[in-house]
Amino acid sequence: MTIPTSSSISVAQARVAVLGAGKMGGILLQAFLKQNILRPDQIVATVAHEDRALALSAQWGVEVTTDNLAAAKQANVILLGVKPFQIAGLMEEIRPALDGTKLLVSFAASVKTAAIEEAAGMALPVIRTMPNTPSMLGAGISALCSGKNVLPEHLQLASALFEAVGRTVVVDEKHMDAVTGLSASGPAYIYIILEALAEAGVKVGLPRDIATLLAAQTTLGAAKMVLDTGYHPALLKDAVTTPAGCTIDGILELEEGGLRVTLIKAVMRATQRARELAAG
Ligand SMILES: NC(=O)C1=CN([C@@H]2O[C@H](COP(=O)(O)OP(=O)(O)OC[C@H]3O[C@@H](n4cnc5c(N)ncnc54)[C@H](O)[C@@H]3O)[C@@H](O)[C@H]2O)C=CC1
Ligand SMILES: O=C(O)[C@@H]1CCC=N1
Repeated sequence: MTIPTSSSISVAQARVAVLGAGKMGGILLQAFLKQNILRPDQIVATVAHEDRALALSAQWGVEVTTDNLAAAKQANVILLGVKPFQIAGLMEEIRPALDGTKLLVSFAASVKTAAIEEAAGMALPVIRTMPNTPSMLGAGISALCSGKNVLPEHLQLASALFEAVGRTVVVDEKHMDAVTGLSASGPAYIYIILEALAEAGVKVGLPRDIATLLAAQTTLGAAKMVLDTGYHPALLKDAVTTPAGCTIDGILELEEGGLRVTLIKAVMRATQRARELAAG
């Protein structure tokens, strides 16, 4: 079967292999299907174990295998979704399927486009992305950056896939580890904040389900205010904070507790770790 090369295809003609369809790959794959960006016959996925492949194939309604090489052979867009330290081994496995026309899109943290190009042993387009788990609901954000052989058409194709699961930003590759520490790890920080706010609600007497709803919808609403109004968060905070009111007392506690410094340090630490991950 001849398959169109990645620089000449539209999303409708893409044959996508998701190699390493774990938590993030599975979320992307299911979101591509749910958002009708890809049909089931356009997707093949791989996982490490045969029994899991069978179960996921039945669950997702797409071909799932443990054979990375066979999956890569039938695809013109290959998503690399294994753990960062496994990328080199995966590239070794699929190298015979690569011919310089296939588009590689890695969403592994830490691994540079140059490392993937080198492992491929040929000039081929490599795009690095960093999505996050809210992609499951079409509410993700993915940053994309291009390797040296990427044409505008390749970036357009990859952007179209990731726009289907949320917003996208194109960044210089030097920012990818910072993106990882902020928006890819970020949902975990927000869940902790949400959980803590809900606990706080319980402490001041609210039923847990109501406290969780209040915390989650408040987080969603505040984020939407920042995104939709374009106002600086400080301005929006000031509008909540009545002089001598109650909010300023809450803010005093947050500042004393060092919330800002803690969050800054969290992103710094995660970014630092993202710089190291590819080494294993
Ligand atoms: N979980 C997240 O929120 C995000 C994860 N990532 C990146 O996604 C990648 C995967 O992370 P997770 O999905 O969290 O981990 P995971 O462990 O859920 O997924 C890894 C998948 O790779 C499969 N796998 C392992 N060896 C394989 C092999 N040789 N051939 C085929 N499949 C193989 C496993 O079966 C598993 O399904 C990582 O590189 C991570 O940096 C990127 C952004 C966000
Ligand atoms: O924790 C991790 O390493 C992955 C990458 C960013 C989010 N999860």
